[in-house]
Amino acid sequence: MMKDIAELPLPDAQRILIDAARPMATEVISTRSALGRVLAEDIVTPYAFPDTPRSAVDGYALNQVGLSNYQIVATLGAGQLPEQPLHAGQAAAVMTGATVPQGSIAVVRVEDVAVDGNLLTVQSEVKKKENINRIGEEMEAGVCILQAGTRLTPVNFSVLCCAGIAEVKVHCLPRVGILVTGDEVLQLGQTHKPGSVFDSNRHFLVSSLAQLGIECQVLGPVKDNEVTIRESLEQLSAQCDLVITSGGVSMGKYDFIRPLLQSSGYRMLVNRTKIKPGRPLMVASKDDTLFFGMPGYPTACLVNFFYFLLPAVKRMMGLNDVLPPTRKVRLADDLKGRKGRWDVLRMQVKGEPGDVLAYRAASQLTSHFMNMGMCDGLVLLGGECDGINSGTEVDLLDFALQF
Ligand SMILES: Nc1nc2c(c(=O)[nH]1)N[C@H]1C(S)=C(S)[C@@H](COP(=O)(O)OP(=O)(O)OC[C@H]3O[C@@H](n4cnc5c(N)ncnc54)[C@H](O)[C@@H]3O)O[C@H]1N2
Ligand code: MOO
Repeated sequence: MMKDIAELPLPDAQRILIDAARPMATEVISTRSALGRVLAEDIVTPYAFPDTPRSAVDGYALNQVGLSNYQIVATLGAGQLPEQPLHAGQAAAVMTGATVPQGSIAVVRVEDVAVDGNLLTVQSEVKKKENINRIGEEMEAGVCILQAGTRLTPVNFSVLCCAGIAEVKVHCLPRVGILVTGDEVLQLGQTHKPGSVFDSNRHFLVSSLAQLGIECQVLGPVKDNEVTIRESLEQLSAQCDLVITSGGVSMGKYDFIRPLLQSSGYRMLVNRTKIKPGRPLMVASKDDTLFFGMPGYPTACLVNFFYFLLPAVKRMMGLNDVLPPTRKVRLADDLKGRKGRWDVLRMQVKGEPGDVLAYRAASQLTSHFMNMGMCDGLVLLGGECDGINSGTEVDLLDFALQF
């Protein structure tokens, strides 16, 4: 039987979890399938950009400036390599992105010339180096363009593609198992029964993790039966890097998760936190599997997800920045909390960029969840804080910034 650990302050619990959630092993995969994955290596430019001197416009590369007439000796499209250098008085028609011939000193735009057969007349002043992108102008070879620990978004993914990098070393995605518990928990589509609840935690967790590219194996809802829960946990632990349960972590007669883990050789990392909602969260580890016991109340599950589970998952994925991102908002209402506790309040945000006001949702009860649908994020009142006055600027954990 394991020793009970006291309720932890939020920052302590976060630190323990981030330490315990080790980054997954790495694999080399095709860049084509790497969108959303986290780089396990720095990416450097394989050659200089550009690797040949290129024209920035559709125009004429000139061997010297200051003449009014030139002889056109070649026409070059992008991708074509010039066969001959330009000599005095010569010009080459070049398209945007084309490699300019050796000896080119500037490119004049088609709009600024007149052409008669092979005779080019320049009608504007041309400056040396104008409209030529020199070799290595953007970047030399071997320069870091993306750092290890970066998640590949469409923007930086396309940078990788631009550099022609066809394979990348990334962290493997964690295999995640979810066990939903509760006699009263119905699956979506079943007929409502008085006294029952529909399973929302499963869908919240599965859809949230899907935003990170993670597919979950889900068991349940299973009955609050010790044998069934033990067998389901064993099955998931054998196959997963991360096991998440929903429900059954408080003090009731049917709350089997905590005693079950305590008697099954799990190492307790967090056994309750000083957070409201979400206090009964328990986190444990066994071999290489991390275990999160989430409270059944959807609000408590959501809060624990954003402050604890998501940072741990991000760390397993290999991300550098794992704590919840926030943005500044101004409070429209007074907020109250209790000293010694980390109170999490759900907020609705309105207003223009630059003057965003955050309104406290009327109900903050853990047992209420429906108003979350109209909320935009969470505000945290730290351990020593028992309230914040309206008008104060605070950090909002904006749901939209988390994935
Ligand atoms: N005597 C005590 N009672 C409670 C304590 C305590 O310390 N002493 N802690 C309270 C706190 S805080 C919380 S939070 C809840 C957590 O309870 P459990 O994790 O054991 O969750 P359940 O009892 O299984 O369910 C609570 C509530 O949520 C509904 N539920 C469960 N699963 C789902 C689901 N998948 N989707 C939607 N809703 C779900 C369930 O029907 C219950 O209504 O305990 C307090 N009690
Ligand atoms: O900590 Mo529980 O989630 O308050 O109700």
